Amino acid sequence: MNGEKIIRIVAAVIRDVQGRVLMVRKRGAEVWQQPGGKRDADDRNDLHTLARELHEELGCTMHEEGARWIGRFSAPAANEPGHVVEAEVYEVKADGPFVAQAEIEGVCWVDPAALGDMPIARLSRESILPAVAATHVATHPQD
Ligand SMILES: Nc1nc2c([nH]c(=O)n2[C@H]2C[C@H](O)[C@@H](COP(=O)(O)OP(=O)(O)OP(=O)(O)O)O2)c(=O)[nH]1
Repeated sequence: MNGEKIIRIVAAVIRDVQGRVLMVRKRGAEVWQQPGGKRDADDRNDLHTLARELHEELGCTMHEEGARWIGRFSAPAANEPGHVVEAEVYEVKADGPFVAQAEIEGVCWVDPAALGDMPIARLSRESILPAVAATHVATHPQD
């Protein structure tokens, strides 16, 4: 082992009808990343963590039904040098509006297949968004 500390989080992929993915930027951070965060001792499971974090960060209501586990990914942590982030990632549906609050300063939607040179955390740029870009987008709005 190389002595790096692991930060375990649960992260969300929320897509709009065009397949764009919601990203957030924390106060003081330069890069965009997925909404989500660390588990609390009181959380029942990953989806409970995610629903709590999404409500805190964006004021939205997540639906546990229909959540789809995308995978477990890791990368150097965006905001904590010397740490590795390990994320359980779920695609979920949530009712907006999505409004930046708490420690979140910005919200945007990105096309996972056309990121350009936007500053995006490595976990998202190298793992999560490529995995999402490879998946089919639902064509029925109510899917
Ligand atoms: N939430 C989230 N964190 C990420 C992503 N990519 C990435 O490198 N990280 C890093 C940023 C932080 O260094 C760490 C997660 O900490 P966090 O600050 O989001 O978690 P949290 O809200 O529960 O933390 P805290 O404020 O209670 O300390 O993982 C990502 O896509 N989503």
